[in-house]
Amino acid sequence: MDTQLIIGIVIAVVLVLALVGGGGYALSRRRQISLKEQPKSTDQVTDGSQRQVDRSGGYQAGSGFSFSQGGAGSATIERPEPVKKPEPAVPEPAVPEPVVDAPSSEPEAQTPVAEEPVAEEPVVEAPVETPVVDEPTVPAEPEAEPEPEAEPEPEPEPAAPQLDEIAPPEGRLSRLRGRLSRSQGAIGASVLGLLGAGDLDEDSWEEIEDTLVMADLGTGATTTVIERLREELATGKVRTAEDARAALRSVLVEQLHPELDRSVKALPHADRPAVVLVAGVNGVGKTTTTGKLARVLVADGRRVLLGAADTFRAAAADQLQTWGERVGATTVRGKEGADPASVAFDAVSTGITEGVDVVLVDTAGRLHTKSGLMDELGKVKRVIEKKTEVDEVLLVLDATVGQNGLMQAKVFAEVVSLTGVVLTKLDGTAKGGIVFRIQDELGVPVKLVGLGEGADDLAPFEPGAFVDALL
Ligand SMILES: Nc1nc2c(ncn2[C@@H]2O[C@H](COP(=O)(O)OP(=O)(O)OP(=O)(O)O)[C@@H](O)[C@H]2O)c(=O)[nH]1
Repeated sequence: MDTQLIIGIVIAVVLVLALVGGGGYALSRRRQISLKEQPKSTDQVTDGSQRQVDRSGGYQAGSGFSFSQGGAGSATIERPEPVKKPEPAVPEPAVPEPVVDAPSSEPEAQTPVAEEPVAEEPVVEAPVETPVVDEPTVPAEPEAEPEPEAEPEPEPEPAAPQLDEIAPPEGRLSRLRGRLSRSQGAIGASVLGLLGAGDLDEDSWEEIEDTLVMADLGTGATTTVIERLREELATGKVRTAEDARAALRSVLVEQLHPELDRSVKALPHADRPAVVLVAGVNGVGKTTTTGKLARVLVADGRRVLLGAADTFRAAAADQLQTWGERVGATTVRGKEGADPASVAFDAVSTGITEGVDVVLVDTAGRLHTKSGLMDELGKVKRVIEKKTEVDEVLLVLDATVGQNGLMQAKVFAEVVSLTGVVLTKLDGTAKGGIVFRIQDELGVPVKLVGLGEGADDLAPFEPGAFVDALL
């Protein structure tokens, strides 16, 4: 037993430990991918450089959902002049904050608090644990043949629920058109029936007008649609039912401003992630939408971090975290009752440190009529902006509430400048026409629509496909 033999044993031990460590790392990476394994993963690089991990499962969402970079890098098409908004009602300093330990999600009392976020330890909930690999220690003087390292126990399968393979994002709106059938009855059958009948008398025009108003198009859009239809019919080119359909389609699509930039500003900047803030009143589908969006982004190969800034209800953060675990996104959450602005700040800071591509911040549901809660939302945004720019502020609206959704949108737009609207529950309403009104009255494009509770029931809003579904 000489020195050479001892050195040989030591080298063997070091090699075994290194192999075990490498295997554990590879395993932890694999467990982070909850979507279908792809044949060619871009993280399989040998040069040690950090590259984008492609979790797309073999396809890109690009042609289905449109993502872009916020700020200077975004290619935005000129939007119509937004409705003039009054100055924000809340002055910057001394923003009142609701009592955070209120059990209900609609606390009544508001206590003024300082502007700065409370520095709190964020609770970072990663979807999987990365095994800690200890530095191998070389025994000083091995007495005898060292015991070979025990083979590591095979890792148990991750407990996180596995989702089915994600449905391809391309053409989702067209595939989900059946879900809009209630709206379909409202506009399509009735208006087309009248238009197709040939010469229209004033009663018929009035009936068309009523139908459009009933479908929640709003008076502005309805008047324009009627005027444009009259023009089309006056040309004498509309002779058949098919012509009538084509004319109505083109007028409705025109009213939906297909030129608006509907890309979601979720692509990272050179040195920092994109930040998307999700807001809305209670129960409209904010968390579900955040989860569905994370799913599409992960499928597009993006590293996503979720910020659970709904601290009123622990269940809300749990719900978001579950989405995170399902799609392979880390969740940053605070303690129940923590300052939501602080949690949002921590989430964005963690996202920057970890070099993720996008941070999606889910906020608590708040009634637009509660000024304290609206102030709190303003504070969440301002506090994030101390760290980085907020690229996208998505307002989630429940399409089934019709008119009231518009009221909500106007108040939210005053507090946080909205950049896009997500219209959920379009599968459960005959009022699909609300899309026209929201855009007309807010000047903010509807970017996404929710057409069901399923994980893949989120679709990019496409005016042409939407109108086709209505007719
Ligand atoms: N039918 C239908 N249901 C939806 C849609 N989007 C969300 N939901 C359902 O709406 C309910 C509320 O969704 P959440 O995501 O919890 O709503 P939230 O806005 O986060 O709720 P709070 O945090 O309590 O304010 C859930 O049952 C969802 O499954 C949709 O597009 N269609």
